[in-house]
Amino acid sequence: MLWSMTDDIAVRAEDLTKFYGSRRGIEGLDLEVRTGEVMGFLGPNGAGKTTTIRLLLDFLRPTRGRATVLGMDPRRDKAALHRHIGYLPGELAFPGREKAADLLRFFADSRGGVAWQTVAGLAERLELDLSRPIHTLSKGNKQKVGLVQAFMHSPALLILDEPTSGLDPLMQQEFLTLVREARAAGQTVFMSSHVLAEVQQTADRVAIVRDGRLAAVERVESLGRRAVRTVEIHFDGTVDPAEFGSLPGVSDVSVTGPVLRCTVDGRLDPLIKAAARHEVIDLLSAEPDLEETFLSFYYQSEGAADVAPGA
Ligand SMILES: Nc1ncnc2c1ncn2[C@@H]1O[C@H](COP(=O)(O)OP(=O)(O)OP(=O)(O)O)[C@@H](O)[C@H]1O
Repeated sequence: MLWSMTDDIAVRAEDLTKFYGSRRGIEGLDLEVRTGEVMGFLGPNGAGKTTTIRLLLDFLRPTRGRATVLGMDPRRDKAALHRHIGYLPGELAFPGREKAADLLRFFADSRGGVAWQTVAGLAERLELDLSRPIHTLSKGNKQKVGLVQAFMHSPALLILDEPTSGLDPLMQQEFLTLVREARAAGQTVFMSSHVLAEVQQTADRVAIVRDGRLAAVERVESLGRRAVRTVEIHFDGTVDPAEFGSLPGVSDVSVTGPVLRCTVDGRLDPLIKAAARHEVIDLLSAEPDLEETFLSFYYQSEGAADVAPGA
């Protein structure tokens, strides 16, 4: 094998580009996923995440540029490469009426004989009933079948497209534990998501794409520090927006009757202290909004030649 787990880079994209006719899927992607790291691949719907993943696996051919995955050319070494990858597609289409156990046994055999104990153990952790025919399973349970087949052979590289979609919160946590365990075992994980929170819990770094272009590559810690929230404060009377507009981190202040709405980038403290000069009835703070986080990255990286790929 060309690649070993001691090699530094598990995935390298260079000017990776795919156009569907004149429509941009992804353009000019330069990205490195380091061996042993968990990289989140974040972006809103249509940003180019699935296109990128399909290019890495040679399910699509690039219009321009190239990818190297586990030291291999996905096009030339497709079969060898796929043996070392655990892949969860974004859209799962399982054929036939067979039971989950039968399908997973097929996958286990085709991967050189994965011990059934391993498969059963994963299914149990994800609370997947293996005796059910696949076509009777809910979306979330089908997703679990997809996860079991991706993880079962402890692949060097896991490429997961929207892995938590359809999973309930408890199972999302179990999935995140599986990712942490994979990382601890030295496996590399590249997972797409449009949910910032789940990526924040597990990833070392995130790559953010929007409109088919890489907007930023950041360590997760710095992403959290820049989290943007929308805050709504209900007072017992009207307040003057001018009191709030120049506070550090506070922007987009609007006042409608007794309700003040604004956006806060970073700590809430200055806003809370200013609000406390009045009678506060209620305060609502919305979860950091991914789109707003994107926008803050977007504006920060605008004008810069591109984003620091080694962030
Ligand atoms: N087969 C296709 N034919 C034409 N356009 C496509 C095709 N697949 C994707 N696109 C377009 O390419 C762009 C990127 O799509 P892609 O599916 O890669 O985004 P995504 O980030 O994975 O989004 P989602 O989270 O919705 O899956 C979108 O504008 C999409 O409409």
